[in-house]
Amino acid sequence: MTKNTADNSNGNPNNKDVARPSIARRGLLYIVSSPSGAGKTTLARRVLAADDNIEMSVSVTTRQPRPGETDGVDYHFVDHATFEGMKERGELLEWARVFDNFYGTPHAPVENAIRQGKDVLFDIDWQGAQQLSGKMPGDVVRVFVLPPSGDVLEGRLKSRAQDPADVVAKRMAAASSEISHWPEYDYVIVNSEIEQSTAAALAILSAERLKRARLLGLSDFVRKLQSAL
Ligand SMILES: Nc1ncnc2c1ncn2[C@@H]1O[C@H](COP(=O)(O)OP(=O)(O)OP(=O)(O)O)[C@@H](O)[C@H]1O
Ligand SMILES: Nc1nc2c(ncn2[C@@H]2O[C@H](COP(=O)(O)O)[C@@H](O)[C@H]2O)c(=O)[nH]1
Repeated sequence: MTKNTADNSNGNPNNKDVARPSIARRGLLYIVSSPSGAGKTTLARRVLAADDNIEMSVSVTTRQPRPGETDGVDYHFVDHATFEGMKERGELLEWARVFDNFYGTPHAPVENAIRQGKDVLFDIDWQGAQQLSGKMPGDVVRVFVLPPSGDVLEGRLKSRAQDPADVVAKRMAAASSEISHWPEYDYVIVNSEIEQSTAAALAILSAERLKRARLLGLSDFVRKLQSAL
């Protein structure tokens, strides 16, 4: 996986950025999952708005667009035959059937983003998280979002007012089974106040970017540092 590089010092020892040299690092795959309605899309949007070095993976789906959803922005809305074709040609990094529809992550945009040194944010379910974890175990950061209570979850699904009652009922019925996957994640955020949840999601991102294993340029940096001592 490619790396992020930026020399903050401009070779000038008086530049205060010298105190925080940028070290080449591996891009990361930031996965957010939750039972439907817990708030992961809301959270993902806020992370994207707050941080320029992470971009969204736009999934393909056979689901019908909701009011206000835009093709190519929220999802690539495709028919079943198109989805099957993408699967067969190996164009999907992962895919799953969720609530009677198919969803998948196009491979190419993820590769392009990573090549440009960007991190990638995924709003995908536990099946997708398992597949990405199997393929790129060192690169994934997995966050599971929980609602503060079942009543709040139902209230959020209803107040979103974008799904018919039978769809809301189906999603509520699946919530417990989806929540059972929480131990497969690195972090859990209980999404009560969105401001606090956003701060937690951004803190996780900052800390994960600093992980020693992701800092490809660290050995070189330390060698140079030592030789200058
Ligand atoms: N912390 C919060 N407090 C109050 N309302 C919230 C909070 N987080 C999200 N919501 C609201 O709850 C509803 C569901 O949120 P969202 O669509 O982000 O859920 P989701 O987990 O992405 O659901 P899905 O899996 O179905 O796409 C939205 O109307 C959103 O504005
Ligand atoms: N495994 C994948 N799951 C995905 C993908 N894109 C979305 N999802 C998950 O589907 C459900 C339902 O989403 P909705 O937009 O219809 O409410 C939700 O849990 C998403 O996280 C994907 O590419 N792969």
